Amino acid sequence: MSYKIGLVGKPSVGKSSFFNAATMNDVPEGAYPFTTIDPSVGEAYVRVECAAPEFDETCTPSVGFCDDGTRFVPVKLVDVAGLIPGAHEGKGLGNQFLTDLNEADVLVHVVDFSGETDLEGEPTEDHDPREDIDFLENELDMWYLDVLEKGIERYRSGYEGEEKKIEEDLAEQMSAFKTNKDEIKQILLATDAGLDPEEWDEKTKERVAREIRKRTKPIVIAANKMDKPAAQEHYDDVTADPDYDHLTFVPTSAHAEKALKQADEAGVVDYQPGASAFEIVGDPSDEQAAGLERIREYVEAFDGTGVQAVLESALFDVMGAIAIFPGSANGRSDSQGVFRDCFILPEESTTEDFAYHLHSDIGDGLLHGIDCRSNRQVGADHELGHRDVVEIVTTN
Ligand SMILES: Nc1nc2c(ncn2[C@@H]2O[C@H](COP(=O)(O)OP(=O)(O)OP(=O)(O)O)[C@@H](O)[C@H]2O)c(=O)[nH]1
Repeated sequence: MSYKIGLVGKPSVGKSSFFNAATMNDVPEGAYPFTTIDPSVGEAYVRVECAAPEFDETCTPSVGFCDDGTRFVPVKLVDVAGLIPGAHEGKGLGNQFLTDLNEADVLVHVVDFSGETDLEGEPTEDHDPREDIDFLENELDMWYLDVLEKGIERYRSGYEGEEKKIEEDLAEQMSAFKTNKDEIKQILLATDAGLDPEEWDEKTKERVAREIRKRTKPIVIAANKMDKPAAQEHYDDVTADPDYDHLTFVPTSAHAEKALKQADEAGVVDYQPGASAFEIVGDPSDEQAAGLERIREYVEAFDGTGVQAVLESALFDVMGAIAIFPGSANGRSDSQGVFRDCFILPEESTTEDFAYHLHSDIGDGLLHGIDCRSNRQVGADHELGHRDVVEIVTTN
């Protein structure tokens, strides 16, 4: 499987700038609401420290690239359009919006922390970013509630006399959310809802829907436009508010990331995406030089523009995903190259999961794995760690 990160946000918060900066694709953008019409899928990258140098090798990546020991591993970034009030009821761009959302493993919610865009994406002053965060969460929760109600209907329409289990009907109804009956049962018990939906009142249903949504559609907030003076105060307020403890916040300046990538492409600076420093190598105009100076101050203060950091936070911190390098215990090269691959696997993946990820035949024929750093054998159910280098030994 390949991970999909969904990018959401109301108009004019900098979603197109973020998408472009992260993918360098050409998506229309502008300071006008609703210039983003179609959902787009682009290739973004997450950084992983390359394992090759530890083995005195130089890697030859089959996908993505490696820059000075930092591997850039591709992930899909889906620009989800149509975040408008009432989206869950299928208004406007709503249905496509929900379909795109369904496919996203994790969401990056781009929020304008400068407070200069209102809920509709129009210019304003001192808008509280919490309104945007609440709006998206409520929108998602209402959608989950609709699906929950359908699951309850399914439970009710089961045959008389047949043993009914609400967690099974809900899991069936919610299969698109990548959940299962065990997880649902756990949530029903943890939220004190119990296992009899006939006893659930509206509040209970809302609580259950919200909890399932939180577990299956985690959100990371890209606190964007942090380069603007008013943003820091909003950031401090929101991150200190205990009502938002369940969310992860990463300060970003999509604007700065895009400017640096463009300057890099034009040969004016040498910039590695995500880095907290860059070097001026070309001959910028006075205006460009002043702009780059402001960006330098920003990236030094915030340890980078945050665009790479928020994608990596979504995948590695929030999803708990791990990067695995397929290795070979007696030399890391094969006929096609050295350390060609770096796979992103779900949290708690085992040697066996990795073998099946490579190919079903490899999974079927798995004997054991070898941890290439220690040269030790690891069993099929051994849990792998981030940046492990693993050889799979099979019967064939
Ligand atoms: N200062 C600052 N401005 C930004 C940043 N990101 C985007 N902007 C500006 O905000 C405005 C809106 O940015 P877009 O990327 O077009 O916003 P969008 O959310 O995609 O909006 P739509 O295309 O209308 O959906 C543009 O003028 C950008 O230059 C940022 O990090 N800092």
